[in-house]
Amino acid sequence: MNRAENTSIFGCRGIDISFGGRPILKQVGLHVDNHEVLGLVGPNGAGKTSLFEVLCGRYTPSAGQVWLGGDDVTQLSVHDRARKGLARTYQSPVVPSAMSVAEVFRAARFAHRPYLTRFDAEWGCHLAHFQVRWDTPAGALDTFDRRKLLLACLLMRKPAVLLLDEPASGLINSEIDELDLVIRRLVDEYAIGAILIEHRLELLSAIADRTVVLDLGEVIATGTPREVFENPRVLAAYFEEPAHA
Ligand SMILES: Nc1ncnc2c1ncn2[C@@H]1O[C@H](COP(=O)(O)OP(=O)(O)OP(=O)(O)O)[C@@H](O)[C@H]1O
Repeated sequence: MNRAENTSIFGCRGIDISFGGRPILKQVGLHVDNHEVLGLVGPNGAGKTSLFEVLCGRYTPSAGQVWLGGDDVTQLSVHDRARKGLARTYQSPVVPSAMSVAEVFRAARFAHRPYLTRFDAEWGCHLAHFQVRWDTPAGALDTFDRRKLLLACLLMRKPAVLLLDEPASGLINSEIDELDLVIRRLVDEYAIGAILIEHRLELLSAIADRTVVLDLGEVIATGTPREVFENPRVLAAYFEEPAHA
């Protein structure tokens, strides 16, 4: 473990994964600290979501390690990683449409051991800025409130690390600004580490402390958003046609 890995709360190193013999991630490593937002960017098909699947335990890498809070969690299931403080959101905010908000919170509370209280759910709402009446059908919520509801369900578990897969997708600018505030506050005040996938470089400068750029399954740059956006390799990955096109 190098020094940065040693002090970080969560990360991975040397991750390889292939599908149908095709390498999708090649020796990928990253880490995030408490109080830090790490942006994970890259063009379509770069491997960002596949990396999240490895980090949360849904995909098993053929090589490499994932650690959380100093422990090697590479062999742990999704549930065991969640129990140790890893929380993940998905690109599409899918909610159980037939349930009311109150029923969603109830299900989320009783899915946790020990059971969470109504106070925990209210705390999650507070942190996620979710201000909708609890008798509202979840299916009637707009995209932003769906995202906030799902985030509130995660936050009531008091996670140590958040993996957010394109949280700004489908939101208008004012909603993205509010979401950035929510994430920033969680990271600054509650010592959470967050890794956030976003393929729009410009959105990351507002929120990310540090950025990792993936292209064709490899890390091609790391640094502040400004540093990576000026990196010729990153510009080429985003704006140049592939040589075989
Ligand atoms: N389960 C799978 N089986 C086969 N190929 C897969 C699977 N999941 C992902 N891939 C392939 O892996 C590559 C990386 O996909 P991935 O979704 O991780 O990229 P991404 O950076 O998240 O892309 P996007 O920004 O478009 O969501 C793509 O070529 C994709 O087709």
